[in-house]
Amino acid sequence: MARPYRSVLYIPAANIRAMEKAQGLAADAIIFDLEDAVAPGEKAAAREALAGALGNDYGRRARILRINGLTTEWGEADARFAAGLAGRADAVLIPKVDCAADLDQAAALIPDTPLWAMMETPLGMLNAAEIAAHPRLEGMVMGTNDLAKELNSRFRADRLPMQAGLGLCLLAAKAHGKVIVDGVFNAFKDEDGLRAECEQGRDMGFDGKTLIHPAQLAIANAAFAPTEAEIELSRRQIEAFEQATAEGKGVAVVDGRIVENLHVETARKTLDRAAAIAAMAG
Ligand SMILES: CC(C)(COP(=O)(O)OP(=O)(O)OC[C@H]1O[C@@H](n2cnc3c(N)ncnc32)[C@H](O)[C@@H]1OP(=O)(O)O)[C@@H](O)C(=O)NCCC(=O)NCCSC(=O)C[C@H](O)C(=O)O
Ligand SMILES: [Mg+2]
Repeated sequence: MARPYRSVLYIPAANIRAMEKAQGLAADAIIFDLEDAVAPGEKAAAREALAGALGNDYGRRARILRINGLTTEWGEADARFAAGLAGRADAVLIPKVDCAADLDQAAALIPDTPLWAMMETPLGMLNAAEIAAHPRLEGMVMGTNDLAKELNSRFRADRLPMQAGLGLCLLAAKAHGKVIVDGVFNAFKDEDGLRAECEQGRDMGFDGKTLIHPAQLAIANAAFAPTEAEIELSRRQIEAFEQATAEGKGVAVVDGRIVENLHVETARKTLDRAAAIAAMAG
């Protein structure tokens, strides 16, 4: 992972104040939203506000632009806008992607910018593998609100009704080496609820979480970063394995557990992730 995606903050593109504020927020990435966070009558004004805001300095934060779906009345104008940004966005996020052909269509209209896909429809879940395999795709974002609406599922703290969809998308993203971030936690004043959902997402293997409010940033940043204990253990595992290898052994033992080359790969990834996070701060 070249950069971390622990915290991916949605900002309505019509909200000039929030887009300015984001230059100083501890988000790893920003999604400038032209879709659900912008009222139908505000779409053109939001595009204009966003054109101005993309002149701001967002530092190392990834700038992701979410356009409206290409089947909507705003989609094509959004895509033309995205295609004209000349490097001022790092990726364009396509909502409600059902299949790889949806990405072909977006790729033809937006030739030079990496694409990300919102994974939030039942067909998208079933076609996650072909979506993740798309050559222009760099990342996937779970859209758990839309998915819950389509499934007619109920909110549960353990997200049991979401597990099949989350799992399919995770498998697809990991199989094709793509970034994948978890869906939003709507109750933005409920810190304990957010922390629990972040921990669940981290345990499952998500790279980070999409967020809707700055108050959620610190919790996501902490949950998706390697802990000090994980970093320290990774260093000791690498050292012990190198020592074992030098002695002609294929296995080391650290804290009573075996360490093989696959564990060393995980340890190195942990250290790489910690370094990428440190680079964000520096
Ligand atoms: C939820 C909100 C409407 C709350 O806004 P507000 O009442 O203004 O909050 P506060 O007064 O607490 O704000 C405090 C300051 O923080 C700034 N702020 C607020 N939100 C953001 C933000 N997202 N990014 C940056 N800055 C933000 C305010 O401007 C205040 O600043 P200051 O003036 O200096 O005090 C609001 O948070 C909001 O609109 N959130 C984003 C909602 C959104 O983007 N929704 C769409 C994405 S979710 C989705 O679609 C998921 C997916 O598709 C699915 O299907 O699941
Ligand atoms: Mg959605």
